[in-house]
Amino acid sequence: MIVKSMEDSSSPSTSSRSSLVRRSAKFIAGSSSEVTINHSAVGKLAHLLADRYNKHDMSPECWKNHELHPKTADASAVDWIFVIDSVNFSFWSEVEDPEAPDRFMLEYKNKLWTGYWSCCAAVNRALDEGIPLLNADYLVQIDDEHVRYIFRTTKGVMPMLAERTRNLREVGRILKEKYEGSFTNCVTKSQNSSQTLIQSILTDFPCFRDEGIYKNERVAFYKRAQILVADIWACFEGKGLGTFHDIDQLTIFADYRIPQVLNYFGLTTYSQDLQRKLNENCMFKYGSDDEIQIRGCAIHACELLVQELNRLLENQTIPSHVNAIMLDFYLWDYVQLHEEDIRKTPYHKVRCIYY
Ligand SMILES: Nc1nc2c(c(CN[C@H]3C=C[C@H](O)[C@@H]3O)cn2[C@@H]2O[C@H](COP(=O)(O)O)[C@@H](O)[C@H]2O)c(=O)[nH]1
Repeated sequence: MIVKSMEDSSSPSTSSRSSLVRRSAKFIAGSSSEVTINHSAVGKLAHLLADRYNKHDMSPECWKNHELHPKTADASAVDWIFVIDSVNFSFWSEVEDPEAPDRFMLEYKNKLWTGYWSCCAAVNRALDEGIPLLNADYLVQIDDEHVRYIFRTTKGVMPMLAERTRNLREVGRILKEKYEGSFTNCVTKSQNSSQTLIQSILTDFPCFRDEGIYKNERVAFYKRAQILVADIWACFEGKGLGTFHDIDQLTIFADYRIPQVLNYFGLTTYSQDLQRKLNENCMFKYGSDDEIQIRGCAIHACELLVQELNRLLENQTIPSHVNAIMLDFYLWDYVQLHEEDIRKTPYHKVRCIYY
């Protein structure tokens, strides 16, 4: 099978990884049979978001404000973000009910955390206990027993622990081999280009290569590679190690929450067949047509949303501008803040190491 590449044949040297994601999403949305993007809903949500933006509800500062995220923007924060985003995937439970026995949770600093936040809590708890989880010499020899202990829960079990061990060992080995033990060296090598950094991540760290084949074309999503760069940018508030002159090239991060919230707001409609699978809590296969269409259409719908939102903001008395990261963080946080409401909208469940 000859797989044509989505590479920008006109100028391969400038075709950035995020533009490959953008082209993939446009291609998928243009030929999607199971997912429809509702353009009128895009306009409606853009107006709502413009209002939220003007009320300062959509700023990258939200990243640092969360109690579990690093407060000091330094090399250790970069290493923290890199470790988190190496295992930042698949936190969902088969049964959605938070009271269900297997909805894993862990207690940290007198609060119960689940999902992504439980991952952050576990890493912070390990560091509090003196486990050198940010040190490549420790990561390269980490084993399943260490990981079971580090990610131990108060209730239920965090899924895919063996895969998290494998990722941590892999990144530890590569940090030692290529970056003198710290991801900060990879960041400084990128010379303030988000696209150069994403390229280095994809070249050197195989566990970040989130790609697939759709209708005989190679498509890319790069969710964890892009969110890694976005988290560094947000943590440093676009300064110092977080300075990226091309940060606006990033797309949103195609996880399982963004498609859910877009469907909740009516930006996407699913075919009867796909909706049935979602309602029946079916498991989806990473790289299947259904899954690629859900992720690709979510990215493309958000591209349209960012464009429409910026059209509104740029025509205001005091013109303004947002990027895909700010939209993504807002939508993802919206899910967390309105969980009761959004839970009625099912999300696609995939077990994979990419999101
Ligand atoms: N697209 C997108 N996906 C994100 C995040 C985050 C972390 N967000 C914090 C950082 C900055 C923001 O302001 C947020 O405070 C985690 N995830 C993904 O979600 C899934 C976990 O979901 P649940 O099971 O509900 O915890 C899993 O795939 C994880 O990789 C994000 O921001 N965007």
